Amino acid sequence: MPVRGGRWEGFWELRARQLQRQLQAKEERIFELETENALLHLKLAESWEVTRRDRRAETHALLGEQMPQRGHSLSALTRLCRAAQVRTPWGPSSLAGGAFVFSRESGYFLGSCKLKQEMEALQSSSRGLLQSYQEEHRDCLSEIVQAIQTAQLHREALPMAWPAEAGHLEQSLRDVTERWRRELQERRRLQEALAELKGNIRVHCRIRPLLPFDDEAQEPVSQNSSVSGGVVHAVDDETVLVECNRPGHPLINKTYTFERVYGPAESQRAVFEDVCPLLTAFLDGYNVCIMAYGQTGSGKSFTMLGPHCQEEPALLSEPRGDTGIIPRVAAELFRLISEDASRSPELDVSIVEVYNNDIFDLLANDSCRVASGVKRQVLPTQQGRKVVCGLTYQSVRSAAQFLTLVGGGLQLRAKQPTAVHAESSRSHLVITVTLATATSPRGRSGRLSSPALQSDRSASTEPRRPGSRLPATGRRQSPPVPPRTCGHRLRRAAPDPLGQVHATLQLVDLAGSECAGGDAKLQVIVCVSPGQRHVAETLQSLGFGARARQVERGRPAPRKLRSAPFSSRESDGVKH
Ligand SMILES: Nc1ncnc2c1ncn2[C@@H]1O[C@H](COP(=O)(O)OP(=O)(O)OP(=O)(O)O)[C@@H](O)[C@H]1O
Repeated sequence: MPVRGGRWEGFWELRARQLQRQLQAKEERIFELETENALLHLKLAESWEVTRRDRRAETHALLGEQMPQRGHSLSALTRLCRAAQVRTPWGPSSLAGGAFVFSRESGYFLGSCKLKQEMEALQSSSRGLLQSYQEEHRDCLSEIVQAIQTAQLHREALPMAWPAEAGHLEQSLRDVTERWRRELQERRRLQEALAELKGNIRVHCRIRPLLPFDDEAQEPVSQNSSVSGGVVHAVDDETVLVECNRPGHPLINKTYTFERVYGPAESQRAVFEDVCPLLTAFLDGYNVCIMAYGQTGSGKSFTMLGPHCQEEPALLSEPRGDTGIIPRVAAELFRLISEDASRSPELDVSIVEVYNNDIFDLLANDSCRVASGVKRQVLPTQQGRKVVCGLTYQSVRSAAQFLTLVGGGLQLRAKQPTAVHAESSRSHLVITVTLATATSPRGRSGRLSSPALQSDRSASTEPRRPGSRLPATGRRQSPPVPPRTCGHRLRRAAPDPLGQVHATLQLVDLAGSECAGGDAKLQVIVCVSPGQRHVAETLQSLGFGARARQVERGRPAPRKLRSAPFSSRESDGVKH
């Protein structure tokens, strides 16, 4: 058995192909047996018909042979009877005595002895005929009965053999399918392990369903608009096919492979289930980034947040069918935390919008203490990194709190109808959750904002970015822990280096390259539209995803709590 990465892949692909061939052979065998069964039924019906016809012909022939003899016997008998009725001059007693009889036809007197012999001969001949007729009839009947019995046996034997064979085939089909499924799982696990070792970016691809607006700008291909435009297909759960052979369009036939491909019918839940393990990694201290990438209208916001409502995406702390990744992450994070009391981490949230190359802090209040999306500066640090200065962090203790913050931030996010859809978000949204394990109540109280924070708040009087919505007044009132800002975090008293971890989780909608530079576990969900109209952008997005998969960044490491207060905040900021 192969022992290393590349050979594993080849081996499992070969094995999967073998199993598929076996599966096909079994299916062909079932088909052959069914055909054979149908032919046997036909033959049976034919032989019935032939037997019936033969027997009828034989009987007719027999009767035809016997008729003249019977006629002959009857006329002889008639003659005899008439002769017997003739009265002799010596009276009837002479007949009774058996001496002579007079034959009217012949006009002669016949000797009684001869007549008796003739009669006996006739009687015995007719008895013989009757007997042979009966025997023939009996033989014929028994042959017919035998033929019927044989046919019945055939009929009974066939269905008895067929279900047994079909059952056997079904069982082996089930076995093969199960083996194939297990091997597929194993292959995926090995691929995951390989990606983990190499530090590859995991790239998933999601093809959204065709929607009414997909056909708006399309030339009419068919009357039925719901099936007119699909050129992007999920071949299986790892392969995307872009296939276009329409007249007037360039010929395209390209496949792309990703860690996971979601077809148009796949649910939000299925997408989230593949994200879920990253949350455990985050709580274990790994930096994690989950981002949606793709052209406008391809389903990034739907994937990350859920469907658009009147004002904002539905952000419910109890996930529903269409709920996107971010609300599900909120619910799952706090569920995991509640399951393990020993962890009791502290979570802070920042929400940043990148719009026209400007950065807006969507949790900051302006000078009137109204949340309005305050512009922030990006500054280089001594270590050569860039951080967003003055960014607001809000402590959260429940999914509901988290989602209230996200909902508020989304209200400030720039939106503008595009040629594709009316609810297009025109900016990058980066939600960062920072995790630090709690040490003690004293440790926690030590995290309250410093006097420097106040000066930082005064820095939030910068202008709102153009295009933002009206401020949502009363959006946040006296948060449980006052917001903290980068560069002003208090040093913790003697953190326990064994138990404490410090990590960030970034959830990014409409991402560019903001998050692909660090040692995080990265999951990119490439969203694509299935329509012909978007095929150029789709190819571009799939190409981006394929290239991202090739990036090897080394194995990500869990983060230990750092003692230097400023450097720890650096990793929390949005990098450019
Ligand atoms: N998987 C899906 N199932 C059903 N509807 C979807 C799906 N993906 C996207 N949509 C719908 O398609 C439309 C566009 O999706 P969405 O707003 O998520 O696109 P986007 O990529 O975020 O666009 P933009 O970049 O312009 O904001 C929305 O009406 C959304 O509800």
